Amino acid sequence: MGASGEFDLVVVGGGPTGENLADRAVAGGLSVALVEHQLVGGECSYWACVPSKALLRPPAALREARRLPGAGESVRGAIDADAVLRRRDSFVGDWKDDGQAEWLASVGIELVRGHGRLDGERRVVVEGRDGERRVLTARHAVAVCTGTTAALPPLPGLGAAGVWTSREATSAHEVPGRLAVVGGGVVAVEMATAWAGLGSRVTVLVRGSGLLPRMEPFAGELVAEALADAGVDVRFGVSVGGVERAGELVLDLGEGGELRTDEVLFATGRRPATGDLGLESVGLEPGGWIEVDDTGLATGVPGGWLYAAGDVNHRALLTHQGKYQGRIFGAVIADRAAGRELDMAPWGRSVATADLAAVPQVVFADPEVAAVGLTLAEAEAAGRRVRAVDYDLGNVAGAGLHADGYRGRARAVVDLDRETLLGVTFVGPGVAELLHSATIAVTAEVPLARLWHAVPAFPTISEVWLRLLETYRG
Ligand SMILES: Cc1cc2nc3c(=O)[nH]c(=O)nc-3n(C[C@H](O)[C@H](O)[C@H](O)COP(=O)(O)OP(=O)(O)OC[C@H]3O[C@@H](n4cnc5c(N)ncnc54)[C@H](O)[C@@H]3O)c2cc1C
Ligand SMILES: NC(=O)c1ccc[n+]([C@@H]2O[C@H](COP(=O)([O-])OP(=O)(O)OC[C@H]3O[C@@H](n4cnc5c(N)ncnc54)[C@H](O)[C@@H]3O)[C@@H](O)[C@H]2O)c1
Repeated sequence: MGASGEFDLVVVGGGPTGENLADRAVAGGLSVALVEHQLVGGECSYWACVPSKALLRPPAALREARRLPGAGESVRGAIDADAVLRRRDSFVGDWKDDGQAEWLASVGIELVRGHGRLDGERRVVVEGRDGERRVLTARHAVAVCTGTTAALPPLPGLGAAGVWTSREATSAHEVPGRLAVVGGGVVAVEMATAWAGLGSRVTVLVRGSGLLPRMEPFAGELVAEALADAGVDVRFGVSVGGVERAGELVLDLGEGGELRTDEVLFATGRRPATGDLGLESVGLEPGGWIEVDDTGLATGVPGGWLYAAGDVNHRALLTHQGKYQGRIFGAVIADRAAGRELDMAPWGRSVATADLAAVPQVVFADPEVAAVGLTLAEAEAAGRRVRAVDYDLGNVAGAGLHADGYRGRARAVVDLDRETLLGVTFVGPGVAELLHSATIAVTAEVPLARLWHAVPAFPTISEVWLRLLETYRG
């Protein structure tokens, strides 16, 4: 048994969520140990957000230039995929976390390397790589920030075939000649876009009838059309029944026949990293999501000491929402430890209200999809009296100047009782940076009468705001 230690707070999992939660707790006056068994920075820094966007950006820049007469003529050559992969490698620090570990030390967080497991109330046992065990005791709280891993379907042959998950898809060092992508969610769409842009012949196999099923339907439709225009074979209503590697990979598509490919990515969702976390020692089901209240406290565990933040609590599987929860829950833990009063009213400093009402997300596809808040279907299902206001982005002067043949669409979901916005979706090239305007409008519940005075600059794509308001007013 190695050295043991007592801290005010023990954080298990050093992804973006754990880092932010630990930082806020230290700022609130607590001593904090952070346990990490792989790389500080988590999935996002090394196998998700950062490398995927590094792979997506150069092909996107090339596409943008090619859409502009005068610029397009000078960029007719093939993309330099090796240079793109090298740039990706530099963004992930060659999968080394020295910089992040130094930052932890600089803010006074003690990094404990090893696999953490809960061992009853306020105890975490850490098993180091050398098998050494260290017992950490928390005076006030333990925060589980262990994130997720890829969920693979139980298909015959899958284990032995050497298939890709999001980890291989974001860290591969060669461009496969042929890539099959199973799934129709965000990972499937982004990785199909990235690898097609780098030169792979991509086939997307979607079980359902559309892409991006959790977003406004026109988002998936416009992305599917653009993928097809880029030469990607997108097939709907297809299920993979088995996988076999015989040199190349052979996918059994049932009535859809066989598909031969060099690699296959299963982008079929995520599962919580709680299977080997000692959850049974605190009365929770191993392998499940950890349900929490709006202050981050695990609802299924008595005593008020166990928190869960980020992907693992299943509120919103996005880095920025995990960091937001980390900031709020870290401060809550420090406030509770010091006996300070909490501010629990909706949008108060101690509750993660935005998780429920205003989650922004950008899908870095071609076209980009940027959305915040509720879709029309979600708002209707929640019983709100709403109206969807749609506008064709191609008719906005700034969009036409941005790219020839600009195609895109915007939708605002208006709460008719309050005349505020419940959700906004933009689809089109270059809309990602528009999203925060919508996030502010939804979060601050800005009345449409006041938005009328928020004048977008001419000729920017933001003039879509004016067009949406004009369409609403009639
Ligand atoms: C391909 C891909 C692209 C994505 N792109 C985006 C994007 O562009 N924008 C966005 O907002 N989100 C994106 N996401 C989602 C994003 O990656 C997650 O929401 C985010 O990483 C969650 O952060 P987290 O800190 O909660 O968990 P993680 O990042 O998963 O970190 C958890 C950490 O805990 C550690 N850990 C787990 N169990 C233990 C244990 N028992 N002991 C010690 N350590 C442990 C892990 O090693 C890891 O470092 C993407 C996801 C994927 C798969
Ligand atoms: N840019 C971003 O913000 C970004 C990028 C990537 C991922 N993420 C986040 O990461 C999370 C995970 O993304 P994801 O795309 O892996 O999951 P997802 O849940 O969004 O999509 C999974 C897809 O796989 C399909 N599927 C599930 N099982 C299947 C099976 N057996 N056969 C065929 N299809 C199957 C589902 O129907 C769904 O369409 C998401 O919540 C997403 O928001 C965000």
